[in-house]
Amino acid sequence: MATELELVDMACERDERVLFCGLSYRFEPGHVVQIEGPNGSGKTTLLRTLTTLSQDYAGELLWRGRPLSKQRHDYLSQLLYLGHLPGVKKALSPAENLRWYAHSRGESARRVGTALYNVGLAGFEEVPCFQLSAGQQRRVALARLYMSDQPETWILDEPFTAIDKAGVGALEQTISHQAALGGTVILTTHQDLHSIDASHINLRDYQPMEQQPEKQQLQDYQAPDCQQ
Ligand SMILES: Nc1ncnc2c1ncn2[C@@H]1O[C@H](COP(=O)(O)OP(=O)(O)OP(=O)(O)O)[C@@H](O)[C@H]1O
Repeated sequence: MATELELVDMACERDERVLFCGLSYRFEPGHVVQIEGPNGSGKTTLLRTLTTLSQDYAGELLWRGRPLSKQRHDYLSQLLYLGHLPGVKKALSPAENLRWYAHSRGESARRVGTALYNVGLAGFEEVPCFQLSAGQQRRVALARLYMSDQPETWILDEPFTAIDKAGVGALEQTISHQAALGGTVILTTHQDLHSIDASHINLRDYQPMEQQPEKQQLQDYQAPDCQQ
């Protein structure tokens, strides 16, 4: 299969501070990639860049071998992005939210019931979302992962937030299933992944040298003279 998404020498800065630079990476179909790094290292910034929500970067972003900016519509039509916030309309019910989501993508709403069942929201389909707990609202957002069985690009920012243990296990399975379908899953999480076979990008490795205290120390380190 061809490389789906590719970063070439990417750099991002915010408030005149370089978050990461020199980042080149090929996201291959069928792979799960976990973006790692300490708080504030730029994980969300990178994910937003991959969704095209942020276009403030240097370097190249390619999709299927061509500049992504020239095929944004096709790219976005197969992209599923879950950001930090649930992105759920609270006045609507879970079923209405999912029907709206399907409609906005020009897709069928026939999987709405199954999707809500899969995230443990059977019985809550028609309850307004403002009456649901934080974890249940997060589950409404996660139900989008069950609306299609096509290979897609999934970009998931902290998808396990507010999800209980059983939900985390089910979500890990869903992510692995999408990879098995030939999709590409790129995610951030501060938790360990238990059952997902993921590759890793650690943004700490792409910080400018002056922001890497331990590397700087290593560079400045003088080996002791051992020839006595
Ligand atoms: N719109 C913005 N304007 C200015 N600075 C921003 C903006 N968005 C992010 N930043 C800054 O960029 C840096 C990286 O933020 P980002 O949210 O990408 O980090 P992160 O690695 O996802 O952090 P966390 O693990 O805490 O979620 C932070 O220092 C943040 O203050």
